[in-house]
Amino acid sequence: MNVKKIIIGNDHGGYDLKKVIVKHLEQQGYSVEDVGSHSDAIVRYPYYAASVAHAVAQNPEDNKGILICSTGIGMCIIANKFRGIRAALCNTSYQGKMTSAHNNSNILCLGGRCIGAFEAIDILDAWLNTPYEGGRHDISLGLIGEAENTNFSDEQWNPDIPDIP
Ligand SMILES: O=C(CO)[C@H](O)[C@H](O)COP(=O)(O)O
Repeated sequence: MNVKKIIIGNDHGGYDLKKVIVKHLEQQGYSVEDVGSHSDAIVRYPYYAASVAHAVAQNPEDNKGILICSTGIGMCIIANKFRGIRAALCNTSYQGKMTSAHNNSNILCLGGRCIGAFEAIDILDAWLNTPYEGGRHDISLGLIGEAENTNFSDEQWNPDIPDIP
């Protein structure tokens, strides 16, 4: 287990699945930080995605992230706007395995209204238990880094999550 902490965030569409995922991670011995949301009340997913992405980007050696909304798509869009983040939306355990092996993804995005709890756990376990292969994939990750350097400013958006959406 190389990852020291898993930071997890969700909106109302991901709240139920988040509870299942947190329980599973804790049973596996992972240290989990839950940035919310903490109920199924309607919230705006970009705040939670930004909070997790910022924390993972600050310490990518030790931290990984999980983001869950209804589809996983909006969370993934926001997370990938942070320098150093490689967020992957996965709907199959094959994708979970391959995005670790080839993309060295550091945030897993899941759709709480797209997949069931058992599928989600299979995807999560495949993602966490598959090592990055390196080799030829380092070339692609280098190119992703070049795209970030070309297109991103050094200012990173890290909004505080408001009490009211
Ligand atoms: O999946 C999502 C973003 O990609 C959100 O969970 C979804 O947009 C929320 O929609 P609603 O407010 O209708 O529940």
